[in-house]
Amino acid sequence: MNALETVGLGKRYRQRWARERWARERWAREKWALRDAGVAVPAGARAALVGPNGAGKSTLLNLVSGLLRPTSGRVEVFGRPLERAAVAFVAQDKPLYRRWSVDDMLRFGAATNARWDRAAARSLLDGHDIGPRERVDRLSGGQRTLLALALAVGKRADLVVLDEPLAELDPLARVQVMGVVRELEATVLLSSHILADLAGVCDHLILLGGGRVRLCGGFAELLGDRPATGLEDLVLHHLRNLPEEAR
Ligand SMILES: Nc1ncnc2c1ncn2[C@@H]1O[C@H](COP(=O)(O)OP(=O)(O)OP(=O)(O)O)[C@@H](O)[C@H]1O
Repeated sequence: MNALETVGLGKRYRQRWARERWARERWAREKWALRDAGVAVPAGARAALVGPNGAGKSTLLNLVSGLLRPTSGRVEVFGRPLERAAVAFVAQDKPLYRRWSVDDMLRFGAATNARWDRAAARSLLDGHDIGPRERVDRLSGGQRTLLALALAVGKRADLVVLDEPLAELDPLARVQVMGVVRELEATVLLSSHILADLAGVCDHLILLGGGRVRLCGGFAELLGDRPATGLEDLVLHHLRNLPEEAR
């Protein structure tokens, strides 16, 4: 069964612009950030979402998390129309309350999620020596990512969506975060530009370019008769072959 399936999914943004900041006259133009996207992620997969800057990765992740409304198409999670409670989304800027303690964040998780599992969230944090009284603004970037992941684990979502969880993390923190991602019970979809860190953990690939899905499938299937070719080579090969306007 597929944990995630999108059919003809598209998002068009309306962008306002003016030639000068103080100009009275403003124009609006519309831009398709994602067009006719059909992706399928099997239950239990660790799916890597990759593509050049501006390819539409964050837009796709926001759509499958229910934070953005599609302009066209639909999203299904485990064969049912998308429900926000089924998906845990860890956004790029890890929206945590900086002046709160770790325990305050867990209490917030309990208050806002019907299926909250405090023990699971706490166990992830204990495993990385993140104490309940530590203040969010005193945590390192890696610890903040782990706290955001603990909140996703506590939510007991069936699908965990992570937008660039490795950005700005040092190599050790990246290994820790990917170790947690590997062990998550949920299906995972994560975007990243750091291909080497995805290779050992992910088993599924979605490649976007210019707002279109260019590749989607399991590694084994995509590598076909060239199993020695790694994820990085596969992605780089396809990025080099993207049409000029999609790079
Ligand atoms: N709120 C918005 N309003 C207007 N245009 C937007 C908005 N958000 C994104 N876009 C545009 O949609 C396109 C896709 O953006 P998106 O952030 O999804 O790409 P991305 O692949 O996540 O990029 P990056 O790797 O740089 O984070 C870009 O051209 C961007 O400028």
